[in-house]
Amino acid sequence: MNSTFERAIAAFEPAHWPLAVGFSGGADSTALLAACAARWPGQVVAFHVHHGLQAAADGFEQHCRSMCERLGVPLVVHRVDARHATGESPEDAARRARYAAFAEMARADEARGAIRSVVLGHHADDQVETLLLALSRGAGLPGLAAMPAHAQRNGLDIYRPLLAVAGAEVREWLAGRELPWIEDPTNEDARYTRNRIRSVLLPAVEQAFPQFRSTFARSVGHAAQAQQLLNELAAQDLESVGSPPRIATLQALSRARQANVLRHWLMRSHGCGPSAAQLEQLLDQVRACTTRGHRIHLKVGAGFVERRGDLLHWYNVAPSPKTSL
Ligand SMILES: Nc1ncnc2c1ncn2[C@@H]1O[C@H](COP(=O)(O)OP(=O)(O)OP(=O)(O)O)[C@@H](O)[C@H]1O
Repeated sequence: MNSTFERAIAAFEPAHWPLAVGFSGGADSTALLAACAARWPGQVVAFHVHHGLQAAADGFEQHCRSMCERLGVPLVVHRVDARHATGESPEDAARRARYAAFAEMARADEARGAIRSVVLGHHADDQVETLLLALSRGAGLPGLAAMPAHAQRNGLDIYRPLLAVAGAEVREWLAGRELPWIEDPTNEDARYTRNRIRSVLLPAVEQAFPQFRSTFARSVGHAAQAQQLLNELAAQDLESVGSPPRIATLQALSRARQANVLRHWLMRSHGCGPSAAQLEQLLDQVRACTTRGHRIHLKVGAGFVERRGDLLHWYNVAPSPKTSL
């Protein structure tokens, strides 16, 4: 009988060809690359992002090169430097740089035919770690929705076909094929919360709830569905509130709906994710805005939200203090 891993690969149907596999050289993306290359010979490309973050990065690239030669898969390598990103964790900076690099590689590799689909090796354990990490940070619904199996990002379709497959099953499949992989030493580093979740929490959760992968996945699915409804409501509300938002129209909405539409406006129009505290402050200011003279000038994300007449504006640099009210 086919393993869960094989069934997941068999059920995976990307919308566009050729297909790029995000290939770190780790166990999961090695299995994913080998399985995709076997299922769709000649139609798979490997994308490797050289993070330059650790001394071993050159060795990772070299490993990916020899693995791709062995599998007969073309490899595209892109170097990024995520070290200078400020105000975010090293993992978040590396992830952001990685998605931008995928878009660059897809553009640069047009000779092969436009690449619009990238597939990643995240599996069920990664999903549970993401959910627990979100809970540990007090995340709201967007965080609890964890990673989607399919999403669009930077103009690419991003797929995660292994989200229902346990990490151990991926490694089992790989071990049976004598395909080597690299172990990233930072995966063992207990300074990273995600690694502590993996080594300490997951074994305990498994003991308490043996079915946790599928039950947590159901919760993630409920959160994702509810988040989708909130996004749809926010898009509707933004139509009536306007972009930039009109304060009086905002005030006619409930506080929860104001929060939803403002978060949506800041994210969609400016790529700016407000913290919960910043959003609460902004809502207080919107409520207090009953007179023409009430000034709003708040740090939100990497910029500022400011009142200009009847509207709210967002700037990514400090606006001039001579704002007319
Ligand atoms: N440097 C990279 N270059 C290309 N793709 C990457 C890179 N790092 C991660 N990915 C993609 O993102 C997925 C999840 O990343 P994560 O950091 O959890 O994996 P990893 O432990 O580095 O490697 P793996 O998941 O392959 O064991 C990988 O399976 C892979 O598809």
